Amino acid sequence: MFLEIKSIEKYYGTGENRTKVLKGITTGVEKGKICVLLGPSGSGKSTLLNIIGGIEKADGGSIAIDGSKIEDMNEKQLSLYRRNHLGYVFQFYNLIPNLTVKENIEVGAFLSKNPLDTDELLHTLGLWEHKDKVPSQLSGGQQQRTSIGRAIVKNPDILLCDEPTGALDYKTSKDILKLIETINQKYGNTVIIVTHNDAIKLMADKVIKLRDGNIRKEYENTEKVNAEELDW
Ligand SMILES: Nc1ncnc2c1ncn2[C@@H]1O[C@H](COP(=O)(O)OP(=O)(O)OP(=O)(O)O)[C@@H](O)[C@H]1O
Repeated sequence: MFLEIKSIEKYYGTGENRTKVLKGITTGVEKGKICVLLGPSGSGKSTLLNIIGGIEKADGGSIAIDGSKIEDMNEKQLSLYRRNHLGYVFQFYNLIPNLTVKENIEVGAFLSKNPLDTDELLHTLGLWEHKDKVPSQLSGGQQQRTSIGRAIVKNPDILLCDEPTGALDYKTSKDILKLIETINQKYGNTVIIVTHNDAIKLMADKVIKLRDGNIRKEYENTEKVNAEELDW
């Protein structure tokens, strides 16, 4: 298994307020697959994504990516690991306001040992004609395309997406999901999408549903559909 998640536990708070928000999550994702992580608000989706991404530390259990265990890494190794292997896309795009689209993407390229060609990527992202604009001159969808570009230009093994369409309207959300699908097919990155939107599960190879810090249900999707066909 490319991404192995074993008995992950996480607590927040101290003393009386100490709460267990992940209660022993064990699962995995094969290389190059799209995995959708669903569950009600507060079920632990973002916490799990952040632990996979090395942004937060688990209090128990282990995460291994292609055999490398995150918990065995020191801060420096972890930072290199994040830089070389992970791309992150957030609901709110976190672009640098005074850099152009192309420059924002180049920030990601600069951090990588083995970046994709930025000009080719700008075409794939549908941003070629907007490459010299700054974020305030872009629509929400174009800003999210830019943030996907910044994450993917490093050609990461895993693309982690936390509510990537949470701030977008229906049509733009579908365009972004189609883009994520295109990128997965073209570059073969493993993709994990955290979402509230149940319809997105249909484009996944694997679906994991969390409730109250546990896996309620998980399955391989044998009848996966193209993002184009999603409706909600
Ligand atoms: N930094 C923190 N300190 C304390 N509690 C936290 C922290 N981050 C998250 N929590 C709590 O942990 C639980 C899981 O949160 P998490 O954000 O992972 O859920 P989620 O499923 O992603 O929710 P949402 O869909 O609303 O984003 C929630 O009860 C939340 O209040």
